[in-house]
Amino acid sequence: MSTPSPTVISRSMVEAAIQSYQDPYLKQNLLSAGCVKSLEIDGGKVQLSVELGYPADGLVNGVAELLRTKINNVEAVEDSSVSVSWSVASAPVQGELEAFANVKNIIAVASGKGGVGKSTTAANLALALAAEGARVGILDADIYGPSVGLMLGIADGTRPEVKNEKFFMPIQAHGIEAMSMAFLITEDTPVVWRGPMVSGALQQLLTQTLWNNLDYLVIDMPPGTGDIQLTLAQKVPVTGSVVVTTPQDLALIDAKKGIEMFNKVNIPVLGVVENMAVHICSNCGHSEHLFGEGGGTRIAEQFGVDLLGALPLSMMIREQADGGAPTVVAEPDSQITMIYKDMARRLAAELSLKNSQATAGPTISFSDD
Ligand SMILES: Nc1ncnc2c1ncn2[C@@H]1O[C@H](COP(=O)(O)OP(=O)(O)OP(=O)(O)O)[C@@H](O)[C@H]1O
Repeated sequence: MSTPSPTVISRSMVEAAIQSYQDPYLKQNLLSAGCVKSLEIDGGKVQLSVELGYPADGLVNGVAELLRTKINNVEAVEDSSVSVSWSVASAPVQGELEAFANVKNIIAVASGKGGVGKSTTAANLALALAAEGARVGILDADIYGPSVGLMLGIADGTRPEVKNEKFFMPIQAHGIEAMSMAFLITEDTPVVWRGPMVSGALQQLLTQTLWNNLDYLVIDMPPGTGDIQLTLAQKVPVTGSVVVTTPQDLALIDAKKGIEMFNKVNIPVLGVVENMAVHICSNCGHSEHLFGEGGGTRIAEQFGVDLLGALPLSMMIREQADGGAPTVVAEPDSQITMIYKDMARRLAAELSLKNSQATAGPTISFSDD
């Protein structure tokens, strides 16, 4: 009677198990996305180390558990250990511009027209990135209606500390760093902004702020797609942009102009956010598409960009943002916070793919015994 030969773990079966998990944000498996740092097989044991390119504090444990279960189901595997971490790299910037040393990625949040909820979205996205563990700053470039200070609960009249008579220290709020022209202007010294002054002043504000090694700096752009926005888009080393729109026809036409503007200056549009997409009645829970349905999806399809997400028209979003603690910090476990976090991971994952396309993939160390 012959004894059965000892079963050995097949590497390709382990790889197939890893590949059977599609990362929802990278939209591919972790091997093809270059996220597998090492895969070691030792007797009946498998050790896998994964590094995601986007902040994912809220995900890593779940992903590790899922991969472990998949690997443990492979024939001959007795045990496995899986570690999942994340780190943010710098994505390339447009044209000849040089990236900042102390900011890895600059994300411009823009809208074709005013009042669509651009600042609310920018603030919540910045806080959502921070909630996933990233180091985040926000620059209020909305010179005509600066609202970031108010939305982050920064008291009126707060002034940034000046260092070495040259640099501003950003103001800390809800765990992120903030800077706004509104922190420098007093009611006694109003400024009449003309185009060239605005972009000059904003660039100065951007470069003279001592940002503390940020993974992401979110810029709340002035609304519209005029000269100011174009100059900013040309002169600031932006790694990606987000266009906020409401489903109204007019806002959508303007959003298209926003996408075209970024295309013109070679700034990748990471996606479109559809704000105030649906109204949910606070009495009966009935949902109504007040401004029409699916506009964000159509525009995203037409321009080949992602729809990052759709936010409802919600009293909670308005009251919390206008009250100084946006929903992501005021109601961290709410459905709406989940939408913002999902959008934040989507855009960060998109940026990480741009980064990995620009550089050689990470080295994967494979050892069999
Ligand atoms: N999804 C939403 N539901 C309800 N209210 C919202 C929503 N998004 C934004 N708002 C509210 O709409 C108003 C305008 O929002 P916000 O200031 O973010 O717009 P904006 O596009 O940045 O405007 P602008 O740049 O023209 O000043 C604010 O009072 C804000 O709280």
